[in-house]
Amino acid sequence: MSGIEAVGATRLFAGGAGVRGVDLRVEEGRIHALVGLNGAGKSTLMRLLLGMLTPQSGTVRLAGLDPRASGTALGALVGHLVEYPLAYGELTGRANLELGARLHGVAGPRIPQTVDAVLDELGLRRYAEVRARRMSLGNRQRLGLASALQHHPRVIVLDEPTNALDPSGVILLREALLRRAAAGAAVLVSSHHLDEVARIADDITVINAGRVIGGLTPGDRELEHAFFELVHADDLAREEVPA
Ligand SMILES: Nc1ncnc2c1ncn2[C@@H]1O[C@H](COP(=O)(O)OP(=O)(O)OP(=O)(O)O)[C@@H](O)[C@H]1O
Repeated sequence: MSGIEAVGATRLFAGGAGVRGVDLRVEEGRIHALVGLNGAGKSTLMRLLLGMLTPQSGTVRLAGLDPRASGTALGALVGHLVEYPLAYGELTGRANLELGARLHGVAGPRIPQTVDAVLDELGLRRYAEVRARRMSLGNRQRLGLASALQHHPRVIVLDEPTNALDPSGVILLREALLRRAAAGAAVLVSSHHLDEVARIADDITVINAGRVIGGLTPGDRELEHAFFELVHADDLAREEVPA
């Protein structure tokens, strides 16, 4: 399996929250959306997939590799933005991207063209020479996304990537992800915006109380209704049979 895979992935925090027994597959060339209410476990699952957390049981694979055991090999293969966009405040947008490109294994002579291309792709050209700490929240988010996408990774994991983006940022991101998927990347995104998810996703997985409870059809005109039906049915079932 060369995309993204979790099999029985479990990580529970003290108090019982977390994710349990999650099976998830994102094939190459597909955009897969993870949707769920606040606290459902989306970020925890992404952190497990990226090797930022260790599963207590089950396995995760990115591009066929165990993210906890692959060291720097994954840098070139994976792009991610989970939690806050990581940028050095004192460095300009361009310098941050140059550093990111190096960390993601882009060869030195190719770095300038790689950075220029992503500055244009995410509408950041005007901010290339602005220090990150002077950027607006939305432009810092664009910078974090640019850093995650610029090396054209085979695997992309983005936690609520449209956070703080204006409508033009949302469109630029959508186009960038569609291009990456068309070129064969496996893309996993979490989102609260079902209408945005419907525009971009090939597959939608619903997570609730730390478990995968089903999928939605992106073309469904009643997506919101279908989402709440799944969640309410799961909540009711769990009230009857506590975990
Ligand atoms: N380090 C931690 N220690 C204890 N509990 C945690 C920790 N990290 C997350 N949790 C809990 O695990 C559950 C899942 O959190 P997670 O952040 O994965 O949800 P989410 O679906 O991403 O939510 P949101 O949509 O609000 O971002 C929550 O109940 C959260 O409080």
